[in-house]
Amino acid sequence: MSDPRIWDISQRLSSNTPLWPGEPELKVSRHASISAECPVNIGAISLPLHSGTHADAPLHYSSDGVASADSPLEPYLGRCMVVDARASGARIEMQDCDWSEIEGEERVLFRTYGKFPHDAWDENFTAVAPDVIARLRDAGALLIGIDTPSLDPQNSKTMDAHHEVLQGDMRILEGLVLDDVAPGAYELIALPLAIEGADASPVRAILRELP
Ligand SMILES: Nc1ccccc1C(=O)C[C@H](N)C(=O)O
Ligand SMILES: [Zn+2]
Ligand SMILES: [Zn+2]
Repeated sequence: MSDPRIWDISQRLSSNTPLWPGEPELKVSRHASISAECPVNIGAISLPLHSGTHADAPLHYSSDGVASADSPLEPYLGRCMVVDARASGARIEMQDCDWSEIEGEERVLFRTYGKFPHDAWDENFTAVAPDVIARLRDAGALLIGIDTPSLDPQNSKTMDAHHEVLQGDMRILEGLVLDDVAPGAYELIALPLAIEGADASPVRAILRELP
């Protein structure tokens, strides 16, 4: 029997990765290089915690929330439903969703891009209406994921969608790359790093074919 197929749904991280406006630079550097005196190459990274494909920790939108290192991992691992939301406008609204498909799913990933913008920041990315989050939460969702940089619009001061997530103690993945993924059910694996005090963490997110 062949191994189940996997899809890498993560952005690549480099100095070219588009970042939220005002965030500090993402740098990958070489600290030491192989030479007569040094037997190895050693690198270092400096990156905003919301770079690329990442998991928000509750600490991001609540001062009482847990940091990445202290979050349970169950939400980030298990069956998920990938949804085609490319027809949505500025926000994914209640009527954009096929509720028979997603209600009761523990993890829901929304695709909004036809082609993910790897080369430029998109300030008009699609957000998610708070009542959509609330309905998924009330039906038992553990995690909401999206291929845009945030569940709330870039100019939001109130972070309403994030606060609906907080009310259900759900978790969030942002910046997913779903270009090559057909809608349907998969296994999600996207674990945040155990960074103490961190309000988010980059993840290597993958989907795996269900048995
Ligand atoms: N830098 C900001 C400034 C103001 C409001 C939001 C942000 C965010 O970074 C949002 C974030 N990336 C998110 O997890 O939705
Ligand atoms: Zn974020
Ligand atoms: Zn967020």
